[in-house]
Amino acid sequence: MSNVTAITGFAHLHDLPCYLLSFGEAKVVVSSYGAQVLSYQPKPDQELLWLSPLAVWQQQQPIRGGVPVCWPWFGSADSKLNPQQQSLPNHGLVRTRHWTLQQSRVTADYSELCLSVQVKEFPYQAKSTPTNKAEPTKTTELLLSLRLTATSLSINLSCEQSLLQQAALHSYFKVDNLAQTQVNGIGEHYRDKVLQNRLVTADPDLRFNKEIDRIYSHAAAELALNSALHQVAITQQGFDSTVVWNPGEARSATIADLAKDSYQQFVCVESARLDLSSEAPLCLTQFISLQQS
Ligand SMILES: O=P(O)(O)OC[C@H]1O[C@H](O)[C@H](O)[C@@H](O)[C@@H]1O
Repeated sequence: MSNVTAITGFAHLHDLPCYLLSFGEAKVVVSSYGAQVLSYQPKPDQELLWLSPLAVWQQQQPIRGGVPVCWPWFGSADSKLNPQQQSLPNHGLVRTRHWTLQQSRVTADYSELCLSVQVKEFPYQAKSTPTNKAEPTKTTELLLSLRLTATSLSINLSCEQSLLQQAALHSYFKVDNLAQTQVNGIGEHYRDKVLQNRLVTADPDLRFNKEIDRIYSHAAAELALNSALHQVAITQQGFDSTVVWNPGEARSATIADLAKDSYQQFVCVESARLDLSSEAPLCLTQFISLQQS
């Protein structure tokens, strides 16, 4: 039996083209729109990810929830990536693109699949003109590979091309009671986006009692997300920053695809590469595994 099935629709997104990846009892659903993982259940009825009941798709609207792929920039594009100050979408170009299934396989230890997208229209790549000898804009391939074992999911985003690029795996984790939720071991120093990027030092165990939008540039590779619902281990590779986001009540009310109390049901722990000082190829991974429920 194949370990990958093409399905149409997930949750209330009835017409969304998706793939179901399975390994034993473990299941993952990934949308081909945005290559966005929408659901990860290591066991039946044990959902680790959160999808907004008000999420929509199509018409350049990214899906709110799951694991959005941010690339080749994170947030609003840095001026290095947007030299002409164009109006560009938040979090890059690929959340609203249709990706293609490139390969899948199953072994005794895991199932995996790989989706790809080709991107040409970078706002910051030189185009050749009669006076400018730069190479014509090349097509760049971005790959998202998922490997599902009996106990973990690994999500890998890669681009072999040397290129100025930022990236993030912007995971929305499902939690039960925000007041009892913590991210442990993340580190003490962060830039606070709520306080105009001020550098802040705080308790290494992060709690959620207000709007949180933080960039930890020296985060540990191994984090623990503890909530009343479960304990999840998050391990990161190829990252230089970890972003933690929860909009809190007031900010949440300004976001159309979040219901009134939705902010109480998720926290985002995002493995990111944000440094723009090198053009190294990209290989960014987030491993997710349920420790206890
Ligand atoms: O609304 P989105 O474009 O999906 O962005 C949602 C959030 O993503 C990240 O966590 C950023 O740090 C936040 O500043 C942003 O609000």
